[in-house]
Amino acid sequence: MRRAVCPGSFDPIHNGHLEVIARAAGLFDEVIVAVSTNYAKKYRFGLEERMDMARETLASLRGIIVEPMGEGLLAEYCKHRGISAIVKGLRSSSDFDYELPMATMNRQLSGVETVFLPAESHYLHLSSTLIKEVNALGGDISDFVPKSVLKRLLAGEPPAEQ
Ligand SMILES: O=C(O)c1ccc2[nH]nc(Br)c2c1
Repeated sequence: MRRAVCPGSFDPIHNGHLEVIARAAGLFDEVIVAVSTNYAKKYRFGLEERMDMARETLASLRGIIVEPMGEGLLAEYCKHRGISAIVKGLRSSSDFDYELPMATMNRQLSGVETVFLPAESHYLHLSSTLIKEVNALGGDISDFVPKSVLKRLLAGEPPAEQ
């Protein structure tokens, strides 16, 4: 059984994430979408809601598990969950520059490999942060998130408590 992890805060999950996760699901028997929480960060959506959005939008794919990653090291999480590969989307060379040292560290810490997937060309500009900013200023983000995520963003709930 080849198990991979797609880690992220997914605050919220968007079409760029979904495209990378779908491709990872085609490469591995099981893909864990590990939703992270950093208690020093403020999130638009709480952990449960971020996991709900991931489950809803990935429901049509086989072999996907959505779960919390917790606060520890990703390398430790991978060891504990029997994960052999971390899958990351890359949007730019700066993504690569940021991810490369962590990929090397994770391999040295626990032997887990990192697989980089170039993001789909029409999603190279997407980030959860930019989507939230555009939405907050009244911009149309319907091309960048699934309908269920759009509904939650438009509902305008207050920022999640930590
Ligand atoms: O939404 C983000 O913050 C984010 C970060 C890093 C990313 N790599 N590939 C993709 Br798609 C992607 C999205």
